[in-house]
Amino acid sequence: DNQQRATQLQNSGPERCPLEPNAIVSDACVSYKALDDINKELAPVITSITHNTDFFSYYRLNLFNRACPFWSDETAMCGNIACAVQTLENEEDIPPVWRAEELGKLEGPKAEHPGRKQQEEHKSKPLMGGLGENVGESCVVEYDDECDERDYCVPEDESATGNGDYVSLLDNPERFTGYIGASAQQVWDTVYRENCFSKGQKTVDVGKSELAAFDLRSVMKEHGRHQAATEQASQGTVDDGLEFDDECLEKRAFYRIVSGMHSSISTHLCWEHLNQTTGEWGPNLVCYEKRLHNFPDRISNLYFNYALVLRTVGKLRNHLKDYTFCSGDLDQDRQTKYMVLSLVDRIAAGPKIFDETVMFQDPSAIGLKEDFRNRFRNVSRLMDCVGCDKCRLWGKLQTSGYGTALKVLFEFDETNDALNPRLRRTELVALVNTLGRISHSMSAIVNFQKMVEARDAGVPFSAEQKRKLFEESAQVEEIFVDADDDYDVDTDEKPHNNSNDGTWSTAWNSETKAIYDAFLMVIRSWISLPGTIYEIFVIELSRLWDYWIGVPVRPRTWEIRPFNHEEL
Ligand SMILES: Cc1cc2nc3c(=O)[nH]c(=O)nc-3n(C[C@H](O)[C@H](O)[C@H](O)COP(=O)(O)OP(=O)(O)OC[C@H]3O[C@@H](n4cnc5c(N)ncnc54)[C@H](O)[C@@H]3O)c2cc1C
Repeated sequence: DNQQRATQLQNSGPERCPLEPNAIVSDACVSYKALDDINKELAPVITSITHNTDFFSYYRLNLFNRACPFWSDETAMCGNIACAVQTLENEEDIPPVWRAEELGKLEGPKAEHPGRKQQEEHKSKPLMGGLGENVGESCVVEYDDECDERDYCVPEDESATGNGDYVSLLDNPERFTGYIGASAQQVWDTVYRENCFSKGQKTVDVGKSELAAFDLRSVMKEHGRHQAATEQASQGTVDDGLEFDDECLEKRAFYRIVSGMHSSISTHLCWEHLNQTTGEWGPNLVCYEKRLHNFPDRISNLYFNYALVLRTVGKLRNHLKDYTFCSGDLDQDRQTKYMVLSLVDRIAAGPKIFDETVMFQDPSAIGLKEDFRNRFRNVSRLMDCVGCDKCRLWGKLQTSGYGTALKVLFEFDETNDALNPRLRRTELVALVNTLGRISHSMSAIVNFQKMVEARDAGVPFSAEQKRKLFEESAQVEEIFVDADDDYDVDTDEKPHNNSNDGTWSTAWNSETKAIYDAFLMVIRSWISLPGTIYEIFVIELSRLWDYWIGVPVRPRTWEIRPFNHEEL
């Protein structure tokens, strides 16, 4: 029975099937090893897209304006930061800057999206400024309420108070925040409740009008039973050692998507964990073993999601060829397009990894698809109940990313792009960043595996080795396209880098540009010097204060170092 199989799986040591490289990921058509190999090749391109382009590193969302639609304000008190903070052990011993409240705060500049009236006024001319730092808004002015019923996640226009803020994803990395306790537990429990498909019973899309009729608290009562059922259902054996109960593929896929997303979040908070003794960020092996290593099904679901999202991005090949990437900087837009097309081309050249055409084929599955979509919308609304800003940001982005993936997989015709619904910028940004999150999680799990193997072999990684691994994983390779390049984005012609063609004029241009950049850099650093000195003074004063009142002194966050070329 399930229980017995689950126990066997838990006890079968390092050979546990999902971590066996050549096993096939169930419900996908590819092995774990093949996905790891694909990820090794694609990860630098994906990271470069998400880290080096304005288009993909700023995200617009309604982070603060929406109330949690599922439980009352009173209950939501348990969903706010203060509640989670209380549950953190020895909170009082931790310097304020390390507390959950601080760790969960958003960083960096934010800018509001122009309202509809402004959008109308400026529809024909590009807007200037207002989008974080150095980000134009020429192409991001879009009508959010032009969503259609094919969407799998919540259209941003549901908010009565505008179209949200722009947030820098680079300034707010997904990592440990200390958000734990009743609030986080309640959100996850409710997410898994949405997986409770039952015959003849449909989930309503909890839109504004239906809210009153849909009382999730009554559903919550069944939570304990469901939790046991979903865990059992995910621990059995098929091709990769995981067998699911007699569920149809669609229902199983729903569970795997949310569980895989949960795994990715857990991986990030374990990989970039705060060592509260040293104040350093880095991998926490105990956290990984407790949340992932001992649950092969969770790792398998992450790989399943990689196959699904990668197939989605590959499916957008024709759509993206005609896509206009506008950040307000033409050179950067060309680079963005080049990188994105290079990614989709590589995916297309790879093996078939996921076959969405086998889903929702049965005539009886028409209702199931609607049910599936409504449940997914409810999961995305649940993200408004997350009581930590940073966690909500990444939770919303990823549910939107998976929602977009499902829309593209099940509503897009790859061969006739004219029939496809328009992909909004926020959808594309969410999709590609979600792929980036999964890809990064897979690389982190490979590294965690190395640590586990070394530890089991009696030669555990030293702190220095862990730090090195962590730093290497944070490096972003820049895939460069020269600004003067006459890359034709419309013909998808591969750009050539002029700085390497060896001509005298190119060398001259490149040297002149380097001198000009260096000059600007010096001037900028002179201008910012008084501010920098003041900042150092405040930091050192705070550290002195910590020392004086007897709490652990917070780490020094500034350094004097020689000039770095990349800063140009
Ligand atoms: C949307 C969202 C985003 C979050 N983002 C962050 C973040 O960025 N940083 C941060 O530090 N914390 C974040 N959190 C909190 C974090 O996910 C955990 O809830 C918290 O660390 C408490 O962990 P836990 O050990 O109690 O188990 P949880 O991770 O809360 O899991 C609850 C239960 O779900 C089951 N479960 C766990 N993982 C899986 C899985 N992969 N598949 C199926 N079932 C599973 C287990 O039964 C577990 O007991 C987020 C929470 C939510 C809801």
